[in-house]
Amino acid sequence: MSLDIKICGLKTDEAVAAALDGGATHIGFIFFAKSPRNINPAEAGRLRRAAAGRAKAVAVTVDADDAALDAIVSEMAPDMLQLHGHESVSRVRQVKARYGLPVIKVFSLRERGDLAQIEPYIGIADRLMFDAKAPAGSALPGGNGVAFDWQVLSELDGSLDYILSGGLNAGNIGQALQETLPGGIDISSGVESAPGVKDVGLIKEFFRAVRAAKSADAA
Ligand SMILES: O=C(O)c1ccccc1N[C@@H]1O[C@H](COP(=O)(O)O)[C@@H](O)[C@H]1O
Repeated sequence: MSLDIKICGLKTDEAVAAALDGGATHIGFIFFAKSPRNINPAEAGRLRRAAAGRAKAVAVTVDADDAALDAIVSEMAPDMLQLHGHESVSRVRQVKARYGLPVIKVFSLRERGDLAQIEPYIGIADRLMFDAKAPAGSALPGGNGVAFDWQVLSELDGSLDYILSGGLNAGNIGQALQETLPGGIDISSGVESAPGVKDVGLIKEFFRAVRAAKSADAA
């Protein structure tokens, strides 16, 4: 089974190149002022153009209004929008209709009961992403480098496609792929040397760990 790999929070040519060379199918850019990974739409547009045809460019936003999304879509021209806030089902519909772009809707999970929020979005959002709930006091809804208990996902219908996110790194991706069956994985802090600073060596190490996990699975 194919596995999409999204490297998120990119800000430099070197990090984009490392993600593409490693085999990223998606590259993510963060539009959230409080994030150490925040980038402006014009710079994200420059970086995404360098990746054109090699990976899908994803704009990550948090409860963004139309004006903010208009600027991102016109200046960056993303292939997809990732909605990482509390966007309602009707807001997801509006965003899809306004921009004609596929939407990834993110859900924060800690326990089985948190899965109840997902159902109304199935068939509306193009992809579903599962991240950990932010730790108390964090200014960020994502990008906290925190994993959730993947066993929570054992309650899901096995045919549901999702992207696994939250605290992934080279050290735990093998275990994550043993415990879950995602259609994609998403990583940010786990390939950083400091908040917002991507590390080319850690990006390479992550792809090596993914390849090792996949070949162990195929054996
Ligand atoms: O990364 C951020 O700063 C961020 C800010 C606001 C919304 C989402 C953000 N990141 C997303 O969270 C996942 C998981 O991050 P991590 O691997 O646990 O650090 C990241 O890939 C982004 O999609």
